[in-house]
Amino acid sequence: MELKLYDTYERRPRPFASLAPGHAGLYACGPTVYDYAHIGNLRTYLFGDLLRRVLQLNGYAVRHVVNITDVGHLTSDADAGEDKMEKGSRRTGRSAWDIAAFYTAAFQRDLERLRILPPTIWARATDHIPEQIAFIAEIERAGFSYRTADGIYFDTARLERYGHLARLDIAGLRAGHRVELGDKRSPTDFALWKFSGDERRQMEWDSPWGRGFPGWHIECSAMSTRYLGALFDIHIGGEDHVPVHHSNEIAQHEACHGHPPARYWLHGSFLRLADSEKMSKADGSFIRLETLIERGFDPLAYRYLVLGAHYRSKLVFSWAALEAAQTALGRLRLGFYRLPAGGAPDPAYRERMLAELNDDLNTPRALALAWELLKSGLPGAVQKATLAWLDEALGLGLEAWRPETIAVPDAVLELVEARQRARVEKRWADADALRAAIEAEGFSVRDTAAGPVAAPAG
Ligand SMILES: Nc1ncnc2c1ncn2[C@@H]1O[C@H](COP(=O)(O)OP(=O)(O)OP(=O)(O)O)[C@@H](O)[C@H]1O
Ligand SMILES: [Zn+2]
Repeated sequence: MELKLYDTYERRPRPFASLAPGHAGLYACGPTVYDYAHIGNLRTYLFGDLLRRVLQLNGYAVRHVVNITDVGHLTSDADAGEDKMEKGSRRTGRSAWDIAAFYTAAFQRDLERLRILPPTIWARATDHIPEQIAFIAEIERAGFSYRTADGIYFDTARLERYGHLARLDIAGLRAGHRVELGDKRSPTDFALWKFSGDERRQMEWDSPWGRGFPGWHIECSAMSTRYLGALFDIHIGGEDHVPVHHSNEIAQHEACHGHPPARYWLHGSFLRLADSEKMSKADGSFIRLETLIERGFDPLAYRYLVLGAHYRSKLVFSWAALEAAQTALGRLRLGFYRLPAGGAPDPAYRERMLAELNDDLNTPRALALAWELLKSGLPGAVQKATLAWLDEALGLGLEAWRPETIAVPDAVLELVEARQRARVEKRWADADALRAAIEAEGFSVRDTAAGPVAAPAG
């Protein structure tokens, strides 16, 4: 069955065909590790994980590369402002190297809790400085760069198709540009290498152009080429990468190779908060996965919530929506758990589910089919096997889940029995005292039709 993916470059869904049969190369722009990831960032990595899983379900061996931006991402996309890492260092009082290691580990832990498969290769920008310098030197040799007082810049005017990915209106941008250009020739030109100058930086390197650090876009060009080759299958990221970061990656690549680095470009839509345009690390007020956990949510409830919206449609986060996702996930888990094992997937359902997933990763419709299947009347073992198969794409971990059984200590069970005897014998004062004793042990007792049930209080 044909896999169709919506390609931002061509603005249309296209049948996916890989360069090498049975193999798919996938590059995802990773986080800037100057702070924790917010759940918006995590939506983008859930989208990447879904794409990878669907490729795998279609029989592809996926080589999945994710970079870690630990240098060179400035607070402004216009090459002004300071390095986010140096800023993070000042905020925390720790070195830029320390916070890079700390927030990388925190990010990887978030991915694990969301059951996002680890990439084949993690590529850290600061581990690939020579590759970045070599890439810039190639751009320079091809005649696409110029030098200013503060760095080496890419000359976007040299490329006829600059900004094609974003359908940028270059003439309009140039005419309407009121902001100080500095020494840049055009507002769309961007830094390949920035000089340290008089600034004292924690992260800086020698280069043929002077001591400094790489611009943000060059790392992805250098590392994707190193690990996936000069032309690979799919490049992904959040929708904000279309007009600047990915447009610039493409420009760098075209200067050296005469074509974009990837054959398909996919972009995930942002998660938004009801009352704001976007969720940003930069403004300091954001919701982390940890925030959800502290409020009693299972991280996979967030995964379920994200799967309930198509990756290219807007998703507005609310606590009520997360609550509903947690309830639905709970029902799905329990439904799955109660089904008997030992069956094989139902071919008709499997085909319909794959058709939805292969239709540009339509998870809302695939989830709807999961619920339909549970009411289908098919043998339980067949339902279970079909859901387990689907879950390879959804990644909800249905097979690993077990209902929580909370052990009630014997001493508490004895108090519960004593209270029950007191109630049968209508010794109400004793029963009340025993209830207080149970509560003092940190448990509560509830009287049900099947008898009293003790559970941890709270
Ligand atoms: N609200 C959001 N929803 C979905 N994805 C997002 C959101 N914000 C950022 N992303 C994506 O998260 C990924 C990591 O982004 P990055 O670490 O550079 O942080 P950022 O949140 O964009 O930073 P900042 O808020 O400082 O601009 C990128 O692919 C980006 O497109
Ligand atoms: Zn990138």
